[in-house]
Amino acid sequence: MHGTIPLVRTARPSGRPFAGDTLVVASHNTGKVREIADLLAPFGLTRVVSAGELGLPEPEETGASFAANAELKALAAARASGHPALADDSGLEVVALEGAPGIYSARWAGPDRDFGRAMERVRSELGSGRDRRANFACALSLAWPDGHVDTFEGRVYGDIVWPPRGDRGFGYDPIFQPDGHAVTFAEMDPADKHAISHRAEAFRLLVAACFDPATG
Ligand SMILES: O=P(O)(O)OP(=O)(O)OP(=O)(O)OC[C@H]1O[C@@H](n2cnc3c(O)ncnc32)[C@H](O)[C@@H]1O
Ligand SMILES: [Mg+2]
Repeated sequence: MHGTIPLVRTARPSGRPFAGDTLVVASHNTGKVREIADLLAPFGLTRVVSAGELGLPEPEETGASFAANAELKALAAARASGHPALADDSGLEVVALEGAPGIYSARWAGPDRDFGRAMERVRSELGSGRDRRANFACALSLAWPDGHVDTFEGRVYGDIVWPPRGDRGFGYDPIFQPDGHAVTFAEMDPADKHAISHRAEAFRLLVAACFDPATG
């Protein structure tokens, strides 16, 4: 197994490990790609490349759930590249907004990905309402060029705060304060975010199911 990606296919009868050398991270969001690279780092993958680096197109996110969108992004990248591909679909769900922006979290930032504007929209739609509860959700899908795909989900719960605080992280991190913490995700050390985040939880489930314990 040395020098190969320690991935195994969960639903494949043989459970044979993947013997190629490349895993594609099927995302065009640099903040996400950085976090996924951090999470993958301990697993000694030979080559991890992002969909952006490979010049792969960004598929339209036509799914009605995080899982459906993660699957379509992972499958598109696996089929186009010929390598296994890991996609992430994620977002912020605000209780008083009935789960919005949810799967529309990126779209609330507009075509120029202006998260100042997206966070301002969360604030204005919440108004003076007292229920500030929210969670981030993440679906991670690992797809193979032949169309096999496995999906795992994670969530982290907390509150919306205003004004935004911190300049680390990405997206909605400056207005999300996880339960049990006095700082927002954008004020946290990345390692502390990885200890509790929606993405890290989905990743733990992925590792348990899809990584070969002999090499993980
Ligand atoms: O689809 P890809 O190419 O991966 O990139 P994207 O930015 O469009 O990603 P999504 O479609 O999954 O949209 C999710 C949005 O939710 C937000 N989001 C997800 N995870 C987040 C996190 O850990 N911290 C802050 N915001 C997050 C972020 O703004 C993302 O743009
Ligand atoms: Mg997207």
